[in-house]
Amino acid sequence: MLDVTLIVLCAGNSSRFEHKTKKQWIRIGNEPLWLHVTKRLASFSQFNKIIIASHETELDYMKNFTDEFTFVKGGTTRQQSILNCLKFVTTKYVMISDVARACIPKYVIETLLIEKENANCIVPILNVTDTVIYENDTINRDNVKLIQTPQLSNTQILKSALNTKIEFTDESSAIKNINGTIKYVQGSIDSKKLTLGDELDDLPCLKEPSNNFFTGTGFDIHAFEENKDMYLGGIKLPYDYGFKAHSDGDVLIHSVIDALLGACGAGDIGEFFPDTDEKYKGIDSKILLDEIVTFVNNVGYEIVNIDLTIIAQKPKINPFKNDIKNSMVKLLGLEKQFINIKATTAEKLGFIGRAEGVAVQSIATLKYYNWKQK
Ligand SMILES: Nc1ccn([C@@H]2O[C@H](COP(=O)(O)OP(=O)(O)OP(=O)(O)O)[C@@H](O)[C@H]2O)c(=O)n1
Ligand SMILES: C[C@](O)(CO)[C@H](O)COP(=O)(O)O
Repeated sequence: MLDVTLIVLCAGNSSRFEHKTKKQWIRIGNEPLWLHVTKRLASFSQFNKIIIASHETELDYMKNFTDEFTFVKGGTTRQQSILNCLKFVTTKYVMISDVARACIPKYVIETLLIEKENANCIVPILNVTDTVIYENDTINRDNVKLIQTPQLSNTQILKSALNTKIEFTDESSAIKNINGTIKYVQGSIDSKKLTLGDELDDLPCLKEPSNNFFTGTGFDIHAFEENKDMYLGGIKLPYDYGFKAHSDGDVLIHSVIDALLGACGAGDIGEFFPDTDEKYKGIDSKILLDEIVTFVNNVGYEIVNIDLTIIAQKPKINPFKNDIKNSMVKLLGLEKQFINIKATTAEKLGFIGRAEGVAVQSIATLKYYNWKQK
C-alpha cells in the first residue's frame, strides 16, 4: 500500500458548464463522472485512502453509490475543499485531482508517484505550441507552461502552504509561495480540464449515458384542518379547510417529490426537508418541489413523465384538475401531455371515505440527461 492519499475534488458548482446537469454528475454509461474518474484513478495505483470532496447538497446522495471512499463536505472554493479533505489525510503524501480532468492517462499518475520524494510538489505541465501574447506583446512561449492536475504534494508542507488567506488556483502556487520545492513533469493533452459545456467533445474517453429509464413511487396523506388555506398541486382551492401539516400541507406536491427522489435513488422528502426544522414551518411546497427538480437535474436526470392519483372523498377534484395540471407543468418544466392526474373517492371506506383527509399516490419516470446530444 502506498503512503499516498488520493483526493478527488467534486464539490464545484459547474457554473461555467452551462448544461442542465452538473459536470460531476453527467453519466458515462450508468456511472456519474465523479465515480468514473475516481475508479479510473484508483485502478492505476494502490492508494492508501481515497477521499471525495462533495458539494454539501450532494454528499449524502454520493454515499448511496459506494462505501469504498471517504466523502467529505467541500467548501465554497477549490482551496477550501482541499483544506476540508486534508483533515482526513494521514499519509506523508497526497495526490489531488479535479473531477473536471476526466481522461488522465496512467503514465501521468505513475510519473508523479515515481517522483514523489524529489520535491515538495510534483506537477504535470504542458508546453505551449501556439504563439502567446501578454498585454499586447508577443512573449517567448518557451517560458509559458500550462499547469495540470493531479499534483502530488508532501501533506504537511501543503497544509502549511494553505494556512493563509491567499486564494491559490492550484497547490503548486501555494507551495511555491512558502518557498517549497516544485518539480515539473510531462503532463498530457488527455488531461484536459472540462470547464465549458462544449469541451465535452474534446474528451473522447467518455462514452454516452445509458438509455435506461428509472421509476419511483410517492405516497402522501394529510388529515384535514379547519380554518386553513387548502393547497393542492401548487394552487389554492376555494375551501375554508386545508391540510394539517408542518408545511402548507400540499399533499400532492409531497407525493410527487417522493416519486422523483425514489426514481433517482435519493431517499425521501423527510431527508431533504425534516419536519422538525423550523425553517420549513408553513413553507410553500412549490419552493420544496423547485429545489427537488433542481437537484434531480443537477445529479444527471431529466423528468420523462408523472402520473398521479388523488384519493379524496372530499373535496371534489375534477373542477380543479386542469388548473392543478397547469400548475404542475410550470413547476416540473414538463409539457402538459407528460403529466396525468387521476382522482378517485374511497367509496366511503376507511378514513378517506369518512372524509378525514386526502391521499395522493404518484409515479415518476426519469432518464439520464444525454450530454452527447445537446
Ligand atoms: N468549491 C469548490 C470548487 C471547485 N471544486 C472542484 O475543483 C475542480 C476545479 O474546478 P472547476 O473546474 O472550476 O469546477 P467548478 O468550480 O465546478 O466550475 P465553475 O467554476 O465553472 O463553477 C473541480 O473538480 C471542482 O469540482 C471543489 O471541489 N470545490
Ligand atoms: C487546478 C487547475 O486545474 C490547474 O490548472 C486550475 O487552476 C483550476 O482552475 P478552476 O478555475 O478552478 O477550474
